[in-house]
Amino acid sequence: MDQLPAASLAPDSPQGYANHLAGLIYTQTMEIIEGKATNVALLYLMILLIPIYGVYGVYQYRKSYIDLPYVGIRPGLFGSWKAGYYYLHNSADVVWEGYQKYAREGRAFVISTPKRWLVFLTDPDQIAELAMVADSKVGFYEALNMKNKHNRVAEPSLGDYINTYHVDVIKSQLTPRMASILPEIRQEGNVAWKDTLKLGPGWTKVGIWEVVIQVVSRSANRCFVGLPLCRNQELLDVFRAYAIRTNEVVYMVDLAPRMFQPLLEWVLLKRFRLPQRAMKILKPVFEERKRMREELGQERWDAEKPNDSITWIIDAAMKKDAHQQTNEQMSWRLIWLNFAAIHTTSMSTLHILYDLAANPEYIDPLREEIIATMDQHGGYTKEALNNMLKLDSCLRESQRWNCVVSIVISKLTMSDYTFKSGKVPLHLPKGTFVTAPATATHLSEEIYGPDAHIWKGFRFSEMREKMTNPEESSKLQAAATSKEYLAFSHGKHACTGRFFAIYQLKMLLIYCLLRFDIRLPLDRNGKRPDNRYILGRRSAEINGSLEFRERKEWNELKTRWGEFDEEED
Ligand code: HEM
Repeated sequence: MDQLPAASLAPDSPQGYANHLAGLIYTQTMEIIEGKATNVALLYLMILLIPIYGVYGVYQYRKSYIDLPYVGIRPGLFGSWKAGYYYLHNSADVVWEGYQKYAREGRAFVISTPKRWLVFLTDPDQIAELAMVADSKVGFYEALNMKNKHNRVAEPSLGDYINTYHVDVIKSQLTPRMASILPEIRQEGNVAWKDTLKLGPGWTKVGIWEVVIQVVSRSANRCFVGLPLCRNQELLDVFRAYAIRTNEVVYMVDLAPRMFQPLLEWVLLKRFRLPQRAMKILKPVFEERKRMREELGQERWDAEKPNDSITWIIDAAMKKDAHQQTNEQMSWRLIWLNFAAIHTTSMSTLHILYDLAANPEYIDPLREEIIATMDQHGGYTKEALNNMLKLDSCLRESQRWNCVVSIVISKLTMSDYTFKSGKVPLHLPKGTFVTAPATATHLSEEIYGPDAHIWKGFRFSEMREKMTNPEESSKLQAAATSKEYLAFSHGKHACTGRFFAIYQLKMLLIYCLLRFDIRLPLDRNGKRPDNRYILGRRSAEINGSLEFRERKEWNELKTRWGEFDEEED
């Protein structure tokens, strides 16, 4: 085998050592390629490569350091690793510490996470600017792909600006059709509650997460894939497993050295072939729908097409290139809608149920509002749901307290970027990760007043009831985002499904509150389960329980508006 000439240099100078090392690596690599490597040679190569990789990693990490006040462990010898490890276990505390120190002056601060420095903005004007700035300057999908590897663990076109048409499908098709979609989501939710929650006489203790995720997946998928597929348990399980596993895996993989990432992705995610299993179920449905589209012709198709995401995705894909029109590509959009919609809405449902069970004094006023508003509007119309200010307020308060995504608008500077707004000038070099601390902002006393740390279900409805300007009042709706209310993020990449999510949450809660009494198990002493922190991310306790009891009043209520359609069509 040819030797690198440099390897024969005596290692008596830094350059000599570098050449010597390069020669050794070359020799060992060639032996592996030529199949001559022994286990010892492989071990030797690993021993050589790992420290080099480590030193290179630390060099890269240090090079990207940003000159801003930092919070958490000080960078020193191994500081970045220690700090990163600390962040994994204490992310909420570290971010809160930084926010408390620097938010008053409106200064940004920086935290060391295992893989990169993260700049946190505290000035709401700078947060608004970040939310609105062009992606060509501070990129959204670039950050997502680098951190969460969506383009790699899923499908590359889910992480670009050209083919993410499913995002637009929600904005341009789903949201405008909300009034016609609501009855179906409501019906599916009600049937799913009935099918999933099996109660004995008196109070029954229920592992609530499983119930919630089932009710949310079924009712959302009534709109995404329609009947009967929204009750296909295998499909729902695959959608759910894919979302949960992908969410966990991308965080784990991000912690690993880059060269091991593809292997880890395969071991932890890809080998389960979850998308392929969903595609197998979805393929005949797409085929059938495309055939129907062709047979009907444009005019009849427009008049008669089923009102669900399968139709909207086909219509959108037909304006794209041939690759986007394949069943696989279109199935990816449904997998991704489930990814965005199910876990988030289920978490929010879990939080509000825990919040109401821990604050039971809110339940009767909510029931009174629901009944009075439905009496006034003749049932669960879109207008009735819009007019339930107390229910809306509890949802907004629950998300203020426990937003599902605790840091939002995570972006990456594509070139040096100087903020135009803010009390303190801020310049970020190219390649900086910058984000907004949603949870910390929501707990700010400067913004939400001295009771920011108290769960006040009617905080927003009390404010809205005093307002005379409907436009001002609508800014405090649960689905409205602002630079100070970030549960659905804000700006260009705010959640496009938030209107759908809030209507869905309201309908699930209405059924639950009118039909059941709920309470925390007595041994919780009125305290809701604490949140969990996994790899720096926050989640409601999914192993928690609630107790449910059938209400006597249900017998009268279920026929009062003639539409608690619990039975299948
Ligand atoms: C309560 C439930 C939900 C919460 C809390 C939530 C929260 C969020 C947040 C925080 C983001 C921005 C992510 C970021 O900044 O990195 C987001 C984006 C998104 N959400 Fe939601 N979401 C919810 C429900 C839904 C539903 C039901 C859908 C679909 C119908 C949906 C579709 C999306 C999409 C497509 C995006 C990406 C927007 C883009 O790429 O520009 N979400 N969501």
